[in-house]
Amino acid sequence: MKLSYEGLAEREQWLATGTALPEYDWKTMCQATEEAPVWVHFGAGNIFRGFIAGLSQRLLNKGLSESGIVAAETFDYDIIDKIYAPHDSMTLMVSLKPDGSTEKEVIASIAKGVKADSSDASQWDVLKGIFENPKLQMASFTITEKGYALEDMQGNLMGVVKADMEEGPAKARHAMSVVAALMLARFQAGAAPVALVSMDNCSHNGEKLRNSVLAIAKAWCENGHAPAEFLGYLEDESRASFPWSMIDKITPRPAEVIEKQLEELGIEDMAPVITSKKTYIAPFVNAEIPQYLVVEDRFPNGRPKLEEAGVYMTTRETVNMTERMKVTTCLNPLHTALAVYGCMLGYESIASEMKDGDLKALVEHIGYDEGMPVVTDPGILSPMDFIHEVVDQRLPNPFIPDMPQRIATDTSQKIPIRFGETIKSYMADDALDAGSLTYIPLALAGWLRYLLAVDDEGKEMAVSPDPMLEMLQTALADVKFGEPESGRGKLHDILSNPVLFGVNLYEAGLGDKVEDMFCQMLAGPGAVRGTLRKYL
Ligand SMILES: NC(=O)c1ccc[n+]([C@@H]2O[C@H](COP(=O)([O-])OP(=O)(O)OC[C@H]3O[C@@H](n4cnc5c(N)ncnc54)[C@H](O)[C@@H]3O)[C@@H](O)[C@H]2O)c1
Ligand SMILES: O=P(O)(O)OC[C@@H](O)[C@@H](O)[C@H](O)[C@H](O)CO
Repeated sequence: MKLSYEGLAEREQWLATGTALPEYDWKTMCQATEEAPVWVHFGAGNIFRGFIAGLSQRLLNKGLSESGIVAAETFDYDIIDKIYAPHDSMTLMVSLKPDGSTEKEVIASIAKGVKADSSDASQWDVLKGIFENPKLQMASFTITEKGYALEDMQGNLMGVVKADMEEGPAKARHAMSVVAALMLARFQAGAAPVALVSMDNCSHNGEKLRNSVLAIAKAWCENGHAPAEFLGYLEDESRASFPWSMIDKITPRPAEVIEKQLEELGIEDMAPVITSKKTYIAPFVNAEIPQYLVVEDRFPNGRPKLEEAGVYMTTRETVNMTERMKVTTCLNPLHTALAVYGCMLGYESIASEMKDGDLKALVEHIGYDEGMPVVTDPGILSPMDFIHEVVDQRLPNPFIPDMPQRIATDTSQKIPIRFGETIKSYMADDALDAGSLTYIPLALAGWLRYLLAVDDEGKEMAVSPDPMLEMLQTALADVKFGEPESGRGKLHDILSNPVLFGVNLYEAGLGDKVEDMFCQMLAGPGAVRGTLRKYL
């Protein structure tokens, strides 16, 4: 059995494997999408294929939409060539239940995958045509936190961004310039309204997307690449809206054990690839069953009936509260703490880390004791129920093949959101004392110790990719494992940098505490574990 339009003709065989199939014809859907391209998604990776495309499939199955989604990739073209093209953009979704069984479904709601490459007219013209089409209602995004960043750690514009600003839309390379260029095409073709919806784990993700697109557009207006009215179009929320959202579904990298299960069922060519840009991707996606998507209902050109697919459509305020609940308290900070300590303590599975009493206690203290006091109940989801589900069911699920090494990717981009927001809330509240925090600083010190690329036994350890890795490792170059005093006085520039932590940690009363914890973790083999135990 092959995962493709022709392959699905072997319907009985597919059904015999327990796989649910789309209840519509893929080619008919592709035709409808060509005529009415309602939805484009940027970032053709795993969460999109396993969650967002699944929402579109629900609407297609129920007859609530006729068009599917066009996937656009600005960064890693291998995804399109190696995963989308051979499988007619279809995904085999494997949902992992806590009892070890799986649910399987072929998701066929993606009409095509396109490279958002301004230097390749055959691909660019397709996307441009879609943005020029007044029927386009929404473009959504899962391009990782770093996809939105225009500046480096010193707050300077990145080289590619500077070049894009100078050279204009015809040569757009950075994801934000690509979006600005396509929006300029839409503006010039009649300025129809549209919603641009970030679905990444960033605080105020809609605002982040808006600010970055506007910064590019402003530079183009100033440099004569776009008329001044273009800025007015982007700034008018009744024409170009940037709804905020909260998304949640633990979607690990594709696991070998799942590949084997699928091949044993006779499903061919399921092997994962690691692309040259380090995307871990396969024709299948494996993920947990729980999923939450909360979206600000601000769509000036209409939208698919997302609420019929289980999406919470609500106000910006409610999105903000659910996002703070998940990303700054109940899930993602716990994930990052497990990521850095898990790597140093030799773990390759989040579920096994949750069996380690010290690590379980660490995340419980971070979530329940330090995060919860500054969380507001959003009303639509209870923070206490949510964190219980995360700590007691989702993270310990042994059948979710999630690895600390995946979560440790790009940690520098996540720290200000996952921990900095809570520290800021303590600083803003006269009744609370940020300096009294213990477990959040322990997570921050653990991250800095992790950056040394030496595990708790003193052995060399691989560190996951991070855009700031080189700069941070250079700053820590004189710190030596086995020499706790070598850490003294080396962290000041790092700990005082609000780009890294959201705040100056010395102003929060936490700089010296983090330095102390970090130095203790340098003492020698077992010092990371020992420091954890000392504070827990
Ligand atoms: N995987 C999850 O559990 C999960 C859950 C909720 C939210 N998310 C959000 O979705 C994002 C993507 O997760 P994923 O599982 O799809 O990861 P993935 O590695 O499968 O895909 C990442 C996607 O982002 C693109 N990308 C990476 N760096 C980029 C850059 N600098 N500019 C533009 N595009 C870039 C890649 O090309 C790819 O399309 C996460 O960073 C997070 O914000 C993920
Ligand atoms: O996807 P990232 O890289 O922003 O973060 C890694 C994980 O914490 C994240 O993917 C979670 O699995 C997800 O946020 C759960 O909804």
